[in-house]
Amino acid sequence: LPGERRDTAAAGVKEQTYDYVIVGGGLTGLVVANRLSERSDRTVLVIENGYVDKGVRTLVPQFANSNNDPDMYNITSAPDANLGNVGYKVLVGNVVGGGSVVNGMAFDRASAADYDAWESLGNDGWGWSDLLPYFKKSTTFTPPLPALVKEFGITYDASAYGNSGPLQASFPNFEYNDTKTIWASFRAEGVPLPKEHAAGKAVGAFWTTTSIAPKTQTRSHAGNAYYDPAASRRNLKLLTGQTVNEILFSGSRATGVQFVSRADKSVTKVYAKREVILAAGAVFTPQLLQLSGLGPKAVLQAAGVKVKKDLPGVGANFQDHPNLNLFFGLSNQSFPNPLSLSTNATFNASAWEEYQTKKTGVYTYPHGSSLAFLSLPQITSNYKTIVSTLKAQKAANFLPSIYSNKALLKGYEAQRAITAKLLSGNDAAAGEIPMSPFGLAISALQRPSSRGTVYLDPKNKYGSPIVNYNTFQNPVDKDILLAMVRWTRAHWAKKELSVFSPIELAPGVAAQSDDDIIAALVKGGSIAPSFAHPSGSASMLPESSGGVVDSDLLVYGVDNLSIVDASIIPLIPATHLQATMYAIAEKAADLIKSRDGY
Ligand SMILES: Cc1cc2nc3c(=O)[nH]c(=O)nc-3n(C[C@H](O)[C@H](O)[C@H](O)COP(=O)(O)OP(=O)(O)OC[C@H]3O[C@@H](n4cnc5c(N)ncnc54)[C@H](O)[C@@H]3O)c2cc1C
Repeated sequence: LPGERRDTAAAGVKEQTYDYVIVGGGLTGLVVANRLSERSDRTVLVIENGYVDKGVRTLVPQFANSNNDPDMYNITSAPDANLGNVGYKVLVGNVVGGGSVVNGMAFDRASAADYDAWESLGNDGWGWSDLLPYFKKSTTFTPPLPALVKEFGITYDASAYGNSGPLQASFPNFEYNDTKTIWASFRAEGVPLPKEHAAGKAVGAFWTTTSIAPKTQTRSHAGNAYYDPAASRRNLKLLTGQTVNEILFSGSRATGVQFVSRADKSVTKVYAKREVILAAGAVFTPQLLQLSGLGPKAVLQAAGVKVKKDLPGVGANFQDHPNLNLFFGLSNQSFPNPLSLSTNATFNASAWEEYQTKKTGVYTYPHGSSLAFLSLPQITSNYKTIVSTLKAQKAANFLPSIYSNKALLKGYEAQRAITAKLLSGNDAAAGEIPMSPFGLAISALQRPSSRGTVYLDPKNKYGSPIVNYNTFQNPVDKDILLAMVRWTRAHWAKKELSVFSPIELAPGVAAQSDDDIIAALVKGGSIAPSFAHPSGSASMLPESSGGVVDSDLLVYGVDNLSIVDASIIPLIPATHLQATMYAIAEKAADLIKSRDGY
């Protein structure tokens, strides 16, 4: 599995015209590139900032347990006022395939209600029943090994998935023995146990797929699933190591882009006959729009960019899943457990040998296939008070200053009404608690009411954008996460887990008040604003609600410019994002093809 890092020269494309120019060869960019180039009379150019990497770090599932820093951007967020006033790592892939190459490989979906929310915010054609065919189109499902099904009671329903899509949705050829005990503890909680979460109700404890190619037990990602099979098409070209820094216009029509080589700083322009398609992700798409004169007037002017269209939604509505870790020291763990690789060199060597020769064992295992996504009533009996607090708030008091804009505030209030409704019932999840087979107990908030921003750095507009997560600007978010801490503590006190004699090490039992818990987590580095799910920063919403693209994914106020990446998500769903991004990109490709008469 040799590593491969290379530049591609831009000279051959200089001043050339393609039918479609796609900015960003990450997850969504490569899906759209594959689908648009299916038509041989359409030319497609993809421009990616990162390089190709087919190295072992990208392929072996076990390595998905730690950050692959060389294939990621090196950006720190603005200091987060409520999280110790320090900056946090902004988690974004910078490689051909983008996040799909560096992510944790969890491959799950949110509940139908999460996607129906998008439709009810004013986006016709974006509800669950519209997206389901695209979830299926993108995947090929392979069930787990029969022996694992039998031993661990893994459940699934293959009919929720596709059987001929490019991306492989499957299971590792391994489970840790202690997973059984963890499952017993969740069963004892009385939470729902859906046979298949991907069928529209992802609430409770359930088994999920992983983006793993079953035969080779290697990562399936947008690069090897969507780009490689299409790479020999003569009408598809991928440039790597090139940073797009401006969308070119003729009047209001997007006509192409300008990009800079990372290797020699040479500047090149290329042109798009039909469409410029942005797929640079939720951190860089808003930056590129702003660099091109599309964004909030004050932000553009501060950075010295001429305003083409004042679009206040660009860089606003930024969302992620803030999260924290409790950690319990355990006794009597089975061998192996997730700590064995790092504590036992002999085991590590034999496990690696087993992976290479048989494609089994711990090296096939990324984060595991058991997830719990709980509704707010399942997390706390206090849910009604939390929801009434949210509804009674004067929204603007808990939002960034840009929300003095009436359209943005209106859009936020529509989102808040949906959030309050979903937090009141059991149709969708409020918090994720991945079921790790050891003492790591994560709580990830799924329905944040705070909103972040992504804006040009006025001192260096071409440098990294300023990412403000604004974690806990709305205190309701903190209340829900604290309720999850208390749920987790009660859970680990259950008799089903007493076999491990758990001792809470983080944040530690001394921390009992809300403030003490948060302070201890911040001090211990056990809380973070991002679960690597940046989204929403160029939302698909009506323009009168602060939107940036319409439900055909076309940017308001200009022509021939569309966005297909995670920035279009209007309200972050309760799930890891990648399966949703494959579905969005498949649907985006169909929308673009249909306006091209296909
Ligand atoms: C560390 C990590 C862990 C994750 N874990 C999971 C998980 O376990 N399960 C899950 O479902 N999801 C996970 N995700 C999230 C998922 O991978 C992302 O939601 C998804 O990749 C977003 O797709 P995208 O196309 O919007 O952006 P990306 O995949 O990020 O693609 C954007 C691409 O654009 C390129 N680019 C940016 N700016 C420019 C520019 N100016 N010029 C040229 N190219 C540019 C970038 O290099 C990148 O390749 C994780 C993500 C990360 C980073």
